[in-house]
Amino acid sequence: MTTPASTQFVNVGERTNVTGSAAFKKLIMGGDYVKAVEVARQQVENGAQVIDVNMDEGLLDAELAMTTFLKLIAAEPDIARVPVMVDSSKWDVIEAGLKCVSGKPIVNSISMKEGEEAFLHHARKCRQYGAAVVVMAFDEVGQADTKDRKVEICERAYKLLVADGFSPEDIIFDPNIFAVATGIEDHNNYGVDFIEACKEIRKRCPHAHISGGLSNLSFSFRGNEPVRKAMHSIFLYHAIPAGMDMGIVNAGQLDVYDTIDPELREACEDVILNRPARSEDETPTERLIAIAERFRGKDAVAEKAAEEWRGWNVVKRLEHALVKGIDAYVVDDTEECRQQFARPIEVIEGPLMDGMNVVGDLFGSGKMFLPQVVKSARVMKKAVAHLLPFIEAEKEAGAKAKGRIIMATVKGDVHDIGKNIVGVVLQCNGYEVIDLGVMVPWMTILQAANENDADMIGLSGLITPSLDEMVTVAAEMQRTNMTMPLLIGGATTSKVHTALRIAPAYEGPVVHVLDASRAVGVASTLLSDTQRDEFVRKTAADYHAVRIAREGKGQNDLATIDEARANGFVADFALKPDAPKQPGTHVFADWPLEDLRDYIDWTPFFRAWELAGNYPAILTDPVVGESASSLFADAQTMLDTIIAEKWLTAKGIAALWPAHSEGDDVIVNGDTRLAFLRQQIKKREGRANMCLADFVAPQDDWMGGFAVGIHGMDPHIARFKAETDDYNDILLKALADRLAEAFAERLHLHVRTTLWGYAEGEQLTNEALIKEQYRGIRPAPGYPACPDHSLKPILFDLLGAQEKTGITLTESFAMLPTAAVSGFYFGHPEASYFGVARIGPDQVADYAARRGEELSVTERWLRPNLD
Ligand SMILES: C[S@@+](CC[C@H](N)C(=O)[O-])C[C@H]1O[C@@H](n2cnc3c(N)ncnc32)[C@H](O)[C@@H]1O
Repeated sequence: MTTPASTQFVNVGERTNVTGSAAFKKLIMGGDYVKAVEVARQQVENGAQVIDVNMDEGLLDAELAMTTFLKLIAAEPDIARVPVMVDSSKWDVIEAGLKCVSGKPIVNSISMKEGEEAFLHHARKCRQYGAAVVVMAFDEVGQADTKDRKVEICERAYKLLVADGFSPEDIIFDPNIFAVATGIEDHNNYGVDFIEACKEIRKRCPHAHISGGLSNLSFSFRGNEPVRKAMHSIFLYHAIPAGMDMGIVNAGQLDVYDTIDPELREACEDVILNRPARSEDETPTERLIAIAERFRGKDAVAEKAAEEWRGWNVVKRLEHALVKGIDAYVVDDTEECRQQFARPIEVIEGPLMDGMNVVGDLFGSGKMFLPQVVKSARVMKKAVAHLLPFIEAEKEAGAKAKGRIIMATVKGDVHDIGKNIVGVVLQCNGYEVIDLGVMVPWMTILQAANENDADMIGLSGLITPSLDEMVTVAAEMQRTNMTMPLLIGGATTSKVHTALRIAPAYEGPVVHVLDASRAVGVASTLLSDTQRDEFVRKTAADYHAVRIAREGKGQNDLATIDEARANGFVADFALKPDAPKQPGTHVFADWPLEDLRDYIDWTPFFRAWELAGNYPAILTDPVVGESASSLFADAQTMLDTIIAEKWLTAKGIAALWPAHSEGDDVIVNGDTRLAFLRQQIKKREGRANMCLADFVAPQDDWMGGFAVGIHGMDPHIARFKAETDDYNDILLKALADRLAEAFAERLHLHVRTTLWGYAEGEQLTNEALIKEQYRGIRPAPGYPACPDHSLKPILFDLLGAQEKTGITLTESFAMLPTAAVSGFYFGHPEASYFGVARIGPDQVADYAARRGEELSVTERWLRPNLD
């Protein structure tokens, strides 16, 4: 046998799946069922013998979409001749789908992940509909990765099903195909594990079938279709004789084994079969990666699309690759260019810089957006990496940068998405960026600036304590008589804070940079002989005006703390929720990521990339739609892999404690005092001066706390860094942040409906959750209602968060891992989010006493509320 097509192998078409195909999803989201049916028809025409239909999309009524689509395809004789695989992670959707399928349906999938009882219950339902079932190799412990686990789980499921009367021919196992050649040693045997498991499952489970989704296998080579195609074909060549007889694979996308280039074939086979290295200095994965680039362009479709620009001269080709972010040929083109120029440095200073200037201009004029710029930077870095050894060999000095900028996230802070984006944008525009990373003490920043003869320093931070740390850096720059400009950026920074607190600490130029798109303008002006002085003078005058305006405001709009308390919020405690159904602490060691995916709020994801607009409308926005859609598609692909390969682990903890209020404090668990702050700004008649303690009754009440974190990012970030792949680095961090927020949302839902249980029948769409239409709140320390970050250690102690979820705090109370959320639960129906805003010295002294803290310490943490 040389080709899978000549066997009994059954191809399952995968294009009618909203989670796998962005095009199909767009049609369904847009209600264009006519075109969606055409996708199914094409699948069948292209040789699919079963079609998989999946409508699992958070913003879609999946049941309705599933039944609508299935009814439509049932009416098309040339589609209806192939069986349908009803695919969903939600049982209701599967059941609704089963009711609409006329021929023999297949259910994708059931598993023992929630134990045997639920498994058998679902299997029996499937049997009632005469459906065959895909059984995932997944049990109470998790997804099977090794051969032994795959075999053990499948055999156990088989025995249960057959004993229950299920016919073995109707059982299709999916023993999980995972990605190989990821660079992680533990993954090297995944291909072998699957193939060997097939043999054993066939022996132990007569008449059952074996299936698998192939696209995961070659995930490391995404974007390189020829190599992916070869890997899939070679994998099937080995897995089919071992017993795999079904697969989710694009039938038109398989090669005939014998016709695959022998060198590529051997390299793929070495990786898939985890064979020993052929030479000492290269593992099979490294070898495949090394040769993969050469095969990238050999795909017929890609070649056709490539034809035109590939025919241009090399300088234009480089520009095109930079503008379009295509890295496939950049090394070859850079090399060709190098041979045409007298010195390698000229390639950088000439064609590459010219190309990046085009990128910079397009970005500057709003015709190109950040995600594409970061992709362009990836191409540039690859080209430069190719040239560097030649430059060093000639002992040439590197390209003359426009300027050298030191960048750092300040001590105590761990967030760096924004800083990394700014760094990439500056590099794209010809600046040299020395990035010191996160949690950088002022001394290191000053030293690096002096030793590298930097032109300016850029500081970044996300949490409010970082504002103070920035003031420290400014003061130290002053003390050591530095004169270089200091740039300030990051989510909580502002022009006002920069003017009020940072600029007065340093006599050199201090400039607040609002977002990445302004960074280049500011840097170039500060380095321009002609524009610098004027700009510095104007900025200083501007900040001076801000200070004057503030002084005029004075303190007179504040009530005293006693007045504020007298005007506190009076909650109706007759409405307070009952005692929790499950009080105490609940630990979630590994919340399934596929469940969290449905709870993601995508709008902030686009904001992180400086794309303005709300999801999902942003995907079709006339200006940024194309950029947003492409970014979104990349995010979905990465999320698929994160989930399939278990890159990340969601660990969380929630607890519900007896509590009562004592003035502005809440006493939790009998002995822990949580001190909260009260609004002091004078209110209009009828508006209360709010404090979170107002939502807890003076006796017999409850409150809660939680912390969630997304662990496991570091090795992947390290890999992206090693590949100078800022795009995927930023993408992964942004996705981990999304998952952390989704987890906080999901856990809050679980608390409301189950653990506390005061909102048992709650039915809110994800949109409604995002709009906070639920009952009760989960304010987070460091946010407006409880701006004091230093409540976090008390919360963490109450929860046992560090021991049980591995989340730690820095000296500024930033959480590690960076993708983490923590907060309090208030269940009272009148509880709402508010902002404490500016407070007076009387409350600060009172609060310090309640906290048992030195006034100076309290003042430091509350600084943002004092200015
Ligand atoms: C930061 S957003 C996160 C949710 C958003 N859907 C997302 O995915 O990014 C909203 C959360 O911030 C916190 N928050 C918002 N406003 C707040 C306030 N005024 N006081 C305290 N916490 C607040 C709450 O924990 C709230 O659930």
